[in-house]
Amino acid sequence: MTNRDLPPLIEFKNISLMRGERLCLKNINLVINQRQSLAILGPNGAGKSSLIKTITRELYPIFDPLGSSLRILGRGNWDVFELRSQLGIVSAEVLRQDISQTCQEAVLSGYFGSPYLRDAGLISPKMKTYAQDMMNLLEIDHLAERLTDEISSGEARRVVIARALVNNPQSLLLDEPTTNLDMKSAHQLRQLLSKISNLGTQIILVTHNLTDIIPEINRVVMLKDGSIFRDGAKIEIMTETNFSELFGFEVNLLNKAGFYYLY
Ligand SMILES: Nc1ncnc2c1ncn2[C@@H]1O[C@H](COP(=O)(O)OP(=O)(O)OP(=O)(O)O)[C@@H](O)[C@H]1O
Repeated sequence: MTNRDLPPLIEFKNISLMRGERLCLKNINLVINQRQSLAILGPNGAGKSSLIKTITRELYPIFDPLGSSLRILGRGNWDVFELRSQLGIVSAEVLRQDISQTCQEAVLSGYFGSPYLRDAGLISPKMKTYAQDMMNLLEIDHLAERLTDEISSGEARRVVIARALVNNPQSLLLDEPTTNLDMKSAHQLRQLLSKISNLGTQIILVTHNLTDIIPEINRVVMLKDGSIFRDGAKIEIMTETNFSELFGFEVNLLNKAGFYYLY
């Protein structure tokens, strides 16, 4: 089956969203095909979190009398739990610090989409082995028995990714994955994302940091003031002119070894 035969992973048609008195998303039209990794890039306040929360059904778009729709894998209706097993959501918020649990328990809780492992008896040996495999993949197997509030931010980010991967989702939606990480941890995390992408998981990266855009991502969508400002092939979209306009000041762009940097 080719990509063209598959329904898009995500399809926004004329989607607008209000938060309080503010129009945060304005008439968004966006198609994200299955298997196509992409980055959604925008400055603070551009609407990135609002877009993610609309996909995950935490926020609902406004009714548009001219017709609007939000489809995921061709369907308009999704149970949140079912949706999360297709689309692994990775955000720093997922790992709650008010719950005392080991890293392994946190990863296993991903099977149930719950903040902690309520009943370890529901974990079969097969589920446990797969979770261990995901911890190996993320290079956090040595942290299995450590408490999640006793690990670094970089390690916590990897726990959240392993937790999302236990459901074998076809796509990972990552919200600002390197925020608060130092240069080395951010670099290691990007290498792991490349590895996951090369193993066949679609990466949807939402960020203000263009350095997070791993070489495996070839499409970039720029979001500005709640609207899509640019959408296309990375090589065409990642230009000094576009970034200067997106961020509102003159920037210089450097492309080195497949990564981009602003200065
Ligand atoms: N709960 C809220 N109520 C009202 N307005 C909100 C709310 N949350 C965000 N906004 C506004 O919605 C707009 C988009 O915010 P959003 O958080 O989606 O942007 P963002 O691109 O994720 O920003 P950041 O990178 O700073 O997280 C902003 O103008 C913001 O002030």
